[in-house]
Amino acid sequence: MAGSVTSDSSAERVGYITRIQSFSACHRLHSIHLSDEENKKVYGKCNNPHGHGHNYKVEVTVRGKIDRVTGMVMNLTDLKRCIEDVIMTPLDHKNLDKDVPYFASVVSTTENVAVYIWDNMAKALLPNLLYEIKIHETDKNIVVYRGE
Ligand SMILES: Nc1nc2c(c(=O)[nH]1)N=C([C@H](O)[C@H](O)COP(=O)(O)OP(=O)(O)OP(=O)(O)O)CN2
Ligand SMILES: [Zn+2]
Repeated sequence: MAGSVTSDSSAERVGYITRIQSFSACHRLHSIHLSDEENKKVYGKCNNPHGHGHNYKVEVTVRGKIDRVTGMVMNLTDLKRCIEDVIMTPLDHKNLDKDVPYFASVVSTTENVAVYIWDNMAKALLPNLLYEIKIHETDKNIVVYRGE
């Protein structure tokens, strides 16, 4: 019929769902692989010994089949719980470099914060569900990591 919309009811549909979480933390950009002088040169004001803080905003996106029965890729309530465990408990109101053992030897750039969150979120979710971690470090600085 002209103008009608047909759909293959047997086709699998894939959806992307995102939950946004904010957290606050302080850090200092300082690489143990560089001298103090090199650190100052590379990181500038962000190498200030007393650190500085950010209100980070993290977007966690999962990708998967939209289950025919539940209508969900995954239950957002479960995603919320994973985010609490992986992001809020270890990172919120923390000094990333001093409170999070991972960053004792890994410089706490937003790229590396994204990798940290990806690795731990991937362990907390079902296999192959995690699609993307996007972090807004400031309104102007945004990092995307997709596990590559
Ligand atoms: N590749 C990266 N470069 C930089 C990172 C990073 O994580 N990855 N981080 C910083 C600093 O930690 C800091 O976040 C930069 O802050 P700032 O320059 O103040 O941020 P804005 O650009 O948004 O501020 P404006 O001064 O208003 O432009 C540096 N580099
Ligand atoms: Zn910073």
